[in-house]
Amino acid sequence: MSVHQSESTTILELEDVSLGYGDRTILSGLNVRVRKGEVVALIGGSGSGKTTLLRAATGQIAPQKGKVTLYGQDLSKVTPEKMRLLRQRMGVLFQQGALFTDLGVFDNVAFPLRELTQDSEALIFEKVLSKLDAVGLRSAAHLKLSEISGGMARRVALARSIVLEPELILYDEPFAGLDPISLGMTAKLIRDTADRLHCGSVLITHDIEESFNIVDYVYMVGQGQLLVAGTPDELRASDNPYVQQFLRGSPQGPVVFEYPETPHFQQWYAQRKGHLNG
Ligand SMILES: Nc1ncnc2c1ncn2[C@@H]1O[C@H](COP(=O)(O)OP(=O)(O)OP(=O)(O)O)[C@@H](O)[C@H]1O
Repeated sequence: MSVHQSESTTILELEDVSLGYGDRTILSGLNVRVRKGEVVALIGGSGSGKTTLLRAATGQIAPQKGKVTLYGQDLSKVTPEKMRLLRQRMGVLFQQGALFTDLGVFDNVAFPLRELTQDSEALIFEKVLSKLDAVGLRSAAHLKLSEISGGMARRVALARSIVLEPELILYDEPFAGLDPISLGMTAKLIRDTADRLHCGSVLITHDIEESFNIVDYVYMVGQGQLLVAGTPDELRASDNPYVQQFLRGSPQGPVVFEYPETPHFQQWYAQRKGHLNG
């Protein structure tokens, strides 16, 4: 049985989930499953709802419909305290790495260990240097954040998100702003981390080429729904026009570039127009 077929190893599951903000629904009919050791890519156009899906997985937003299950727990039923404990088993790398600017490289990576574990400083020293080594920044441990580049800062953020060796890691565009070498290294690191920790990984990315080399499964969202799901090979072979446009990076096709017009926009527009004319 392949990793993707076995039921018992599920870490994160969304069943017939609808997500949105207020009365606006962004995505509906979502069925997503992430298993131990599996690296899953979540792809889709700008504003299609990928980050929103990550927010639902971390319990930051509740689904409008359907069920989100994390480590076997229905998130609609967990208390805030329990949610806090579940989040500790999860590593998140957000689009803006959100490093603490008043802490240096070493202390940024050490932060989760000092906050959430009883580890001794000697053990923290070993763990932090080993994670910095994994991202190629062992010898940058002593630097201040003002002394490193944007791409290096992203690698520090990556080291910090894996320092607790979590069971699920969510990466929001981990390749953004990286040069081709760091990009290849980061992709390899994501794959190696999943293999070594046997954790589930979800990767939001626009980088089809790099991600298809390392992921086991791909979910593509667009037009308010899950458009396709399959292995990278299955997606490459798909004749779905949306998929093909995305894979070719073509500006022509069904993937919409324009933000959709909503009643809120129309209201705002009419008011502004009214002011200007009145
Ligand atoms: N806090 C919020 N309140 C209201 N609407 C939001 C909020 N966050 C996101 N949205 C809307 O939800 C939609 C999906 O946004 P989301 O950030 O999930 O997209 P995305 O696929 O991650 O986009 P990108 O690839 O550009 O980062 C967008 O139309 C956005 O305007």
